[in-house]
Amino acid sequence: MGRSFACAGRGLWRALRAERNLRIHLAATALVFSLAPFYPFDRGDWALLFLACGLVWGAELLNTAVERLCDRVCPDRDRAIGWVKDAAAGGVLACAVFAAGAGVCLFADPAGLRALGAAIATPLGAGAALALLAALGLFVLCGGKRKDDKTHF
Ligand SMILES: Nc1ncnc2c1ncn2[C@@H]1O[C@H](COP(=O)(O)OP(=O)(O)OP(=O)(O)O)[C@@H](O)[C@H]1O
Repeated sequence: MGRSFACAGRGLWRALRAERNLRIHLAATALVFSLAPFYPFDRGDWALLFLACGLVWGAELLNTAVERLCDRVCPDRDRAIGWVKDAAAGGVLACAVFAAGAGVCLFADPAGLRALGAAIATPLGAGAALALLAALGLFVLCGGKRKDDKTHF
């Protein structure tokens, strides 16, 4: 059991280091959960947030695995491989679009928008928002493995 978790954690870590798209999803998740406390969400809303983020994460990780497997078994251009990769990428897109739809429904709440606006209007709030955005941007752009890192394929 512990070993399975260790393998899964290692896979997650390697994928995060290798795939910028996954780091974008992590940054978006961090942003969503930083904004959420300003909204009057009930338990169902929180559950929806967790589900939507988990759905996109799961789809992106499976897409990454499919891409790596395809590249391993067939390094050359191949019609069938292209089809498989396109379908996997389409799966991520579908999950992301529907998760974004859920996000718009949740975050368009006027009371939450007012609370968020009031927080950002203070110097401390504006500074914290800018610092968060800068940290997430840095993580997405610079959090990947170096080109010469050969610890995984
Ligand atoms: N071996 C191949 N044979 C045919 N088409 C391919 C092949 N490799 C990639 N493609 C085409 O290029 C697209 C992008 O594939 P690639 O493996 O570069 O993914 P990617 O751009 O790294 O995707 P992501 O941004 O999700 O990581 C595929 O969806 C597919 O249409």
